[in-house]
Amino acid sequence: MSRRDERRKKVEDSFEEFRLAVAAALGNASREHRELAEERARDMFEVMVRGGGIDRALDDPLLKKALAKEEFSSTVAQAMLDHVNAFRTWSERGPDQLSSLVREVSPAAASWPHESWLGDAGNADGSSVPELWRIGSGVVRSAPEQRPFPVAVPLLDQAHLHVSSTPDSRHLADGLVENLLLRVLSYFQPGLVHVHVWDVNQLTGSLPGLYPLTRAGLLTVHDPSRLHEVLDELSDHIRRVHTSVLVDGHLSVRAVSGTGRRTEPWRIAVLFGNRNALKEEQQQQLQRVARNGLACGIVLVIVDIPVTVNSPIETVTLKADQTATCTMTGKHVTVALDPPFPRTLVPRACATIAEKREERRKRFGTFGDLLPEHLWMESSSAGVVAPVGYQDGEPVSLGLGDTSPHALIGGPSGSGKTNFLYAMIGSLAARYSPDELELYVLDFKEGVSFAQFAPGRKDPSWLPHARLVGVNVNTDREFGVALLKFLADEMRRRADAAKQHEVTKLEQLRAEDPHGRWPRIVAVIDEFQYLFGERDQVTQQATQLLEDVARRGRSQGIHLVLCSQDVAGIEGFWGKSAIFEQFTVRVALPKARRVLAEPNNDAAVELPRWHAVVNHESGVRHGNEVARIPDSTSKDTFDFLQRELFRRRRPELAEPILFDGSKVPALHGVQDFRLLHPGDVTPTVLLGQVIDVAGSAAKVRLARTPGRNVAVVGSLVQDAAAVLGAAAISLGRQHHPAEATFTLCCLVDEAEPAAQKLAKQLNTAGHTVDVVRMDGIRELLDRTAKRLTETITGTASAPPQPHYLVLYAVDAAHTLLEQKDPATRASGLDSLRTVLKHGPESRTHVLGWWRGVQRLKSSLPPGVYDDIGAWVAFDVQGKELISFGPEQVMAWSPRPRRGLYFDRFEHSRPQVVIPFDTGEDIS
Ligand SMILES: Nc1ncnc2c1ncn2[C@@H]1O[C@H](COP(=O)(O)OP(=O)(O)OP(=O)(O)O)[C@@H](O)[C@H]1O
Repeated sequence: MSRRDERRKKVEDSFEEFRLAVAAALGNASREHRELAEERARDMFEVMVRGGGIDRALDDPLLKKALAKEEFSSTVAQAMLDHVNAFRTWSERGPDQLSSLVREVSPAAASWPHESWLGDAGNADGSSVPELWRIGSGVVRSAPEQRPFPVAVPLLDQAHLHVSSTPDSRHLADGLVENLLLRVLSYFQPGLVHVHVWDVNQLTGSLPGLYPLTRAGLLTVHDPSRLHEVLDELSDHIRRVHTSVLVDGHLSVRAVSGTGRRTEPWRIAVLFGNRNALKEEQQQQLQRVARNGLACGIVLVIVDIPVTVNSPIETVTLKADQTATCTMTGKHVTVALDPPFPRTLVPRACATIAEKREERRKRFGTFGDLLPEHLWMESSSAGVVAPVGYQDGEPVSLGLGDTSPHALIGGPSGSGKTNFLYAMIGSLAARYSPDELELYVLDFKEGVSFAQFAPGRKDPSWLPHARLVGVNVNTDREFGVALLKFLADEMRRRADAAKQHEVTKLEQLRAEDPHGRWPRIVAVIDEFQYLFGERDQVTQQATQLLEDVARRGRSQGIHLVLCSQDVAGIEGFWGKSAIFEQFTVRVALPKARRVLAEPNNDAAVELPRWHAVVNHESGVRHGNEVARIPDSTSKDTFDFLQRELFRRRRPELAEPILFDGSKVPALHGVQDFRLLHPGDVTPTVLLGQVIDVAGSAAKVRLARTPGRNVAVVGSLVQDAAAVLGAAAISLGRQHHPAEATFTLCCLVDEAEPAAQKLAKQLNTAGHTVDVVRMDGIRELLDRTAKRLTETITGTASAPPQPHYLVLYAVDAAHTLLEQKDPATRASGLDSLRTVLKHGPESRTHVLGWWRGVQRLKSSLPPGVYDDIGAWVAFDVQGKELISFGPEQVMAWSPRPRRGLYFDRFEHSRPQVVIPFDTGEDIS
């Protein structure tokens, strides 16, 4: 081979080598490319399959071919495996768990098949409420195994329901609503659930199976053109619940009822629309009802009305393919709604519910039914509320709190006011312990209406909440003023305490001072028009105090309940709008006038016997609730409860103060008397009982200063003897035997028995008593005057000892005392004046009775009356007393067994006193 050929071959070989190398490289690249493309296709397939879900991919016709390919088989297998694994926990446990959950929270009609309950009326009293209500069954479509589970939605107190459907699935919506309503209606006692239906399209026709409920008032079908009326009614209801049921600070009816019987029925309002939006105004009103309704027991079921509401709401969306989804289970669960309950059974079931409801309605709600299962469990922190009667078998409550502070009750005589008060007081007293609620009750009319609350001879029990019981107050209008004054003082005390804790209301004060005792106070004044009976100072004072307490009592937990046969004529009351505006709670008994907002609200006119209109909206018509009031005054009603409450009271609780205007108070029963004991330097005389809340005595301190004598002025021996007797006996109690001298001067025969009795009583207590009559008076006064003169001139041999001259009818001796001693030219009158003038400094005090003002004046130096520092006047006109007291005495008009009392040293204004019964002895 030539060299040339050799070179050529080399070149060719090299090319061949190169070609082979390129070919190999290209072959490799192409294989890799293919492999990559395949891998990528598998990845994309996997993404597609997993992204949409293997379950869907298997059903997807577009993917059918790809799924069959050999190269994707492992991807499909893996995805299926992963799918099964991902759902393993759910598949194994999910449906069962949900089934048992629904079984647990949705008992009986709330979820069970209709065969077990439809046709029976429920007996649940609302103390516990199913949390969920069954609507159908659901499956998780994407799960490898489609095991159905029950689907249930929250409803009462928890959420509204919004259902939207298509024209093809609307019938399902109707069925859903009907089933749901039947479940709820059949679960509870008939009457606890009321249904309102409004359908934009039809006057009648929606939910026809439920129509038998109408006759029992459980179903109201509203006019299609009057949605606003339905919404108004629901809004009114919300308002009423807020003012009458949620008064004690609870946020919802459910919270008020606690674990007890539901006091307020649920109202389910079903609104059927046509997928068009509501008018703006109605939309807003609906939103308001939705927002505030749940707390007040209102549930909205809104079908095919586009709404947005700012409150819990469940949504069920029905599709044209007859399946549904709901917010409770989310979009991945397909819900198959339960089929409608059998057509024939539904009306029958509703008829049974209606019948039972009628039975309940006619049931006689007794006083016992007003009482809670457990006594004294409620807190009055934000108010008090208690049922007082029944409307259609359901309780009607009365509440007093910050929003409804005071109540005005009216009804003519015999209409049942007293009975109503007993129902109210009993119902309250059973719920709130005496630490939560105190009662002050006052009855102006004659009779024993409130005497039951205080210990009596026949029934020694008393109502532990009662702190003050005033009966037969009658003409002692001052007692009404005293009560109002006490309340005003207590109000200020509470306001001061609140201020110290930097709060303003009782509720806050109780939170800040949890160990303090701050009960709510309810003060009941029956026949309160007596307070305003005359145009005088008492009326003026009563008006002022009432205005003060009415306006400011609410925040300090002080509530007034004023009752009257006829409030219409009480000028002093109605003339002051600031007062009566505060009386937002009105109770009108049959034929009551003016209690409700007339002329538009005449509900009381037609009211049957033993019924009352209870209104928490200042008497305007929409606040009316008509209640039948149970008999609460017969034997074994209130008295029975009181004995039970009495048994439960704390042993140290004091019994209520009883003021009985028809009774003479016993000196020995008065706390002020019991507290007297020997040893006080300045003795105190008790003259009678003043008209105050504490039942205090009228006291005069016999200090050793001028003027410390007591005069009783009046013509009747009985009144005078009672005052002088009480004064002397109370003095006797403050001296050891023989320490003081009592000289009784009986100057008229008619006083003899009283003087004898007093002498005996003082003797029994170990005191020295001299009894002097007309023949000894001159000598007594001369002798006493002489001793006193010696004492003040310093010539007396012994220090002055207490000496009390009790003079009956001093003026009878006037002529005798006027006579002058022929030797000294001094008269007995001079001696009397010396005793009055200088006695007190030397522990000699006169307790004297004069039978008239003029006669008293005659015993004193002309125009100088200072030596009588304290007096009690009986049948004497006020204007006669002006020389002895302040201007206010002018207003005094005498009345039987009542005196006007004034102590120049202690008082700025006179007080009314009731003379004591001094009893037979003082031991
Ligand atoms: N709800 C009731 N059920 C049965 N009896 C009642 C009822 N309410 C009142 N009574 C009876 O009617 C009578 C009069 O009632 P009550 O004393 O309460 O009326 P009142 O309006 O207070 O009358 P007055 O002002 O004359 O005292 C009483 O005998 C009472 O027992």
